[in-house]
Amino acid sequence: MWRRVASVSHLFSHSKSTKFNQGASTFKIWETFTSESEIPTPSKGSPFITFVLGGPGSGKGTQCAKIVEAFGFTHVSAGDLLRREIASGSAYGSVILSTIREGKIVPSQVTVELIQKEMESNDNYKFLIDGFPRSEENRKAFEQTIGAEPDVVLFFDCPEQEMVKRVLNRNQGRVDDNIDTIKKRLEIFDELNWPVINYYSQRGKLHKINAVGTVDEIFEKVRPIFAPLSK
Ligand SMILES: Nc1ncnc2c1ncn2[C@@H]1O[C@H](COP(=O)(O)OP(=O)(O)OP(=O)(O)O)[C@@H](O)[C@H]1O
Ligand SMILES: Nc1ccn([C@@H]2O[C@H](COP(=O)(O)O)[C@@H](O)[C@H]2O)c(=O)n1
Ligand SMILES: [Mg+2]
Repeated sequence: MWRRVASVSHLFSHSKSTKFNQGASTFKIWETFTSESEIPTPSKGSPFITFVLGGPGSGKGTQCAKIVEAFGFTHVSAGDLLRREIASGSAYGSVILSTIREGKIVPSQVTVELIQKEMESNDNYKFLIDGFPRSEENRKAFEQTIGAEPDVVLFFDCPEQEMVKRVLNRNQGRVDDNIDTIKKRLEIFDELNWPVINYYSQRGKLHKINAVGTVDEIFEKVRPIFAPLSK
């Protein structure tokens, strides 16, 4: 577990300072990341973080399962953590449930705390953080609490009509898989997620993937991004 070695924020603080706090050399590092074919080399001493973005039903969770299998990441789904919190009967459960039903965003402090706990309790150093950050508030809360930026950001770009079709066919009993909530989730995505996508695009970290096609066809677009990593 990360906790046994050192606190996660300590490890992340280190990675943050090497990426942001070294004056002129920092810019050289970022320039090398602007190429869509390059990703930073992971090291077992610090976490390697991939944020996975995309609208509701764009296929984030489906592709995460493939990435886990091929490249040995640990999948941390923000939505799954929130649903687990509801199921556990925690004090936050009812407010999380009503927020999810309304397709809105749970306060960042709650979600970041759940993500942090999940990462701290895991031995792996390669993390796929799925469905996060959903807003600039999410993004800033992660940076402040964890003290790190992602190494890679995937964005599954999918037409709305296709996302709606997939969500309505999902059949997993989710309280938000109904047409009314999907409409709200799409509105929230447009309003709050695009600024995050643009932020990472400007920093040269964004890998935009056309999420139309079969699961395998889409994964063949994802695979080259992580090809430099060994399992
Ligand atoms: N390429 C694809 N073609 C057709 N169906 C797909 C494809 N990828 C995923 N699906 C299906 O679409 C549904 C939504 O996929 P998934 O749960 O991976 O999306 P998601 O982006 O994680 O959505 P959410 O944000 O709502 O959690 C699932 O039923 C999944 O099996
Ligand atoms: N960062 C996040 C992620 C999710 N939520 C809430 O959970 C719902 C389901 O999320 P999925 O990723 O599983 O689709 C989402 O609509 C939000 O209500 C959140 O608040 N913050
Ligand atoms: Mg999902």
